[in-house]
Amino acid sequence: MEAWVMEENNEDSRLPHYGSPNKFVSLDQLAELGVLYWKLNPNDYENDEELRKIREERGYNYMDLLDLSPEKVENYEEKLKNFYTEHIHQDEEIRYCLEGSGYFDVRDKDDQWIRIWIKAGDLIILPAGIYHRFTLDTSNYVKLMRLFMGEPVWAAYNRPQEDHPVRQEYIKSFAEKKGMALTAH
Ligand SMILES: CSCCC(=O)C(=O)O
Ligand SMILES: [Fe+2]
Repeated sequence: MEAWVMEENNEDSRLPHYGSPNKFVSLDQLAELGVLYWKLNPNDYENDEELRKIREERGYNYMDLLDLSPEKVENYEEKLKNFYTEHIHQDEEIRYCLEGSGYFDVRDKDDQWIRIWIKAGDLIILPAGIYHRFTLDTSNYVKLMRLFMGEPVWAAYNRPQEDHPVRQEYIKSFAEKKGMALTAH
């Protein structure tokens, strides 16, 4: 996994959009946005003890696999277009890359896009209420595991969603963190 501040220009979304100089983003910086990350072994995911523990601790009883290729997905182009439309969800978005690669873009506190490049073995959790989107990279293929707590809800709410309670909760979580940092000093 690698993450950086995305350079916004008119180039193909499947290109990396590195800055010049490129500004990499650390796991700590991602954690400040509520984005969590694990590196796992994707080869034997059905028997992976580490994955089992994460699922158990976080209550992810639902699981399915999404093979993003034109042959395996109905309305492939339309789905990709929707994935790349900036949106939020009322729940966390949990994705585990088993094969291939792709870019999750998330908005940081200054509303800049942070591009997160996930490859086989990368599991990421985007918090409820974070603006995000997804695109394939130039390899044009990804196989993802989707996890969820309870019955899955995939509904996406496209930006703007400033009045959505989940968005407001997410924004509030920063204010709280900041307050904690201030009292710690
Ligand atoms: C291809 S999974 C990532 C796309 C997304 O943001 C979503 O499914 O809501
Ligand atoms: Fe999403």
